[in-house]
Amino acid sequence: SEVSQIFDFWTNLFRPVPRNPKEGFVPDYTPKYLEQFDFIIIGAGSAGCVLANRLTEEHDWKVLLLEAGGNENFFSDVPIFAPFLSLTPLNWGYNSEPEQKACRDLRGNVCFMPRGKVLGGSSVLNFLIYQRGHPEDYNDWARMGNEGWSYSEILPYFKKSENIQINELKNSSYHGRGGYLDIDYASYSSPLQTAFKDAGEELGFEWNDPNGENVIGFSKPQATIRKGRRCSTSKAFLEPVRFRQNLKVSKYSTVLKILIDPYTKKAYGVDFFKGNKRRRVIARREVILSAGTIGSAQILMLSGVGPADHLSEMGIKTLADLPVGYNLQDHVTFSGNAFIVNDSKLCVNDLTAASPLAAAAYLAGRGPLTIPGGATGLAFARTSYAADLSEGRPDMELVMGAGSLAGDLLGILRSLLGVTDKWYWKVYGSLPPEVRQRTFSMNPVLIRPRSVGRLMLRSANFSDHPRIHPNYFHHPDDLRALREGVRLVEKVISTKAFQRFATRIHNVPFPGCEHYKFDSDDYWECAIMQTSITLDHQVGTCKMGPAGDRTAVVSPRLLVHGVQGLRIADASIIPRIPASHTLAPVVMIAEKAADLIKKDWARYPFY
Ligand SMILES: Cc1cc2nc3c(=O)[nH]c(=O)nc-3n(C[C@H](O)[C@H](O)[C@H](O)COP(=O)(O)OP(=O)(O)OC[C@H]3O[C@@H](n4cnc5c(N)ncnc54)[C@H](O)[C@@H]3O)c2cc1C
Repeated sequence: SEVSQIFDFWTNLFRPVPRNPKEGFVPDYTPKYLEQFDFIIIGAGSAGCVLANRLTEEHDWKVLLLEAGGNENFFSDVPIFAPFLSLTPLNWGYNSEPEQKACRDLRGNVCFMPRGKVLGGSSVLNFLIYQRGHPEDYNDWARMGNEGWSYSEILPYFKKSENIQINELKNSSYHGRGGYLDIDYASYSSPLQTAFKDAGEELGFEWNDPNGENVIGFSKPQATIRKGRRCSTSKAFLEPVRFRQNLKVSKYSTVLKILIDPYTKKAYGVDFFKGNKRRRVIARREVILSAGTIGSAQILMLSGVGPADHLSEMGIKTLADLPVGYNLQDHVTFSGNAFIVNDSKLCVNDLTAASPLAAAAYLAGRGPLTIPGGATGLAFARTSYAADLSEGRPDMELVMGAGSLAGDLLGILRSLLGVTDKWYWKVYGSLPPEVRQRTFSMNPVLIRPRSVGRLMLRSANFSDHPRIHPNYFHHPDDLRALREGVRLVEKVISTKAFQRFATRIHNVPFPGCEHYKFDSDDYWECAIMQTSITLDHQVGTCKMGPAGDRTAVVSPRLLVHGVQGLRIADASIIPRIPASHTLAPVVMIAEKAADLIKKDWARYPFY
């Protein structure tokens, strides 16, 4: 713990003096052996920070929040640096098992799966995009038997968490004011944004608020940004309440297992590791698992809750036989292409981002460094594979990046994506560095995937990362739909709006796909399988479903089936991935979870 205190000191020093009095350094607390709490929350990530705030609104509830990581820092605050963070110890560093149809040309033939190991969790590593999905995504959840989760029932929770800063949306009935989470546009608008808007209109799409009435359309990304800096859930929900007497936060605390009584099947405590010591704490009311899609499934299985056959294979005694780890879903994107324009001022690549001018503008909350993860435009559309979805529901997203992989002179994007240097030089090496600086990207994202994966333990030892099989493109329609996404990008690029800048695709074929004719359907399918990467939206390993649903792990009240005193609230409970980025849904889930917990315990004030 001495080391962690020194680390705390340094990270605090490098953070600018908070301009908002609600922000500030979260003190670390080390619980005593067998210390009792009403609630123990595992994981101070996107969901965990929301829960810690909402549960400690009840003054007589004593809450412990356990987090394996430490603090955010100066760099994690800078929106455009998001890709760089996955290369730091703020990332758990998970990899998939080698995939058959994806990530073929990446390092070791595996897909990187970054996850936040820090207060705020993946909301600190993510690309800041705030997107909720289509109302029917949630009505689907309700139709699967999840009472209370239809769109009209969850919209109030999206709004409750939100503090919308975008003027034209402040009076929208879809947005909330006065919540903890600031949502804003980056104050910087890339000149390409106008072309993107015009291109959308040329193709018959409206420029809209995709979190409002219609999802389909073109838009500027809404983002978790506060005055040009990242607004993680830690900054939004945890820091303002860090001095509440009934909240204790234990950092650098890695949970090993949840203690469950084998006879009563009641969760009563947690074992964790901190400062080289194994420690134990006791929960009087509930243990709440918010360790994310990978962490929650792993901890649950290590605690004896999971598929009996798999647990016995790992030498773990089964306390509840549940399908933990199945139903893994994710969004995959094709990010290898680069588009060349005739003016470098249109794009933001390494050299622009690293300039002193950009740094100076950032300190005033402005400039290109405030672009969320480099994304400057979003579009939601339908491919011919969306025929089974009702009108207005998209199955394809386009994310326009202010820069591209070609412009990655420093190698940061390459490292994030896992693209090898050999691949990079073969594809982009023929372009002079000056041309590489005037490139941008437009990546199609498969937002209604049909393929489903599975997460399994590697061993009964917590420090062994789980085996993750995302199974991207296992369903053949997924590959075809993403190929249509590439065609949609081509249409956007061919509009007058983009042709004003003589926009053209860089047409050196990807290694391994040279034998196909460039731009043929076969070529794109090959290229997609070579360099497709995850958008890091993994969900679903502890699926929510009613009693009697044999594929479900938690009930619609988020209680683990067959176990008492154990709830899960994070991305892992999502039964079907929404057609959107996943942070906003996770914050909504945590807001609703806190209300469910308050309602359930209102009947037992003295437990
Ligand atoms: C690189 C990246 C880019 C992304 N971009 C976007 C985006 O632009 N927009 C968007 O909406 N979504 C994005 N996402 C996805 C989104 O951020 C996640 O879906 C969401 O944050 C998940 O929230 P969670 O609470 O389920 O898990 P997390 O936020 O990951 O929280 C889990 C927490 O539990 C802790 N934990 C895990 N295991 C243990 C243990 N054993 N002991 C103690 N603590 C533990 C972790 O350290 C972490 O803090 C991105 C994600 C990544 C990684």
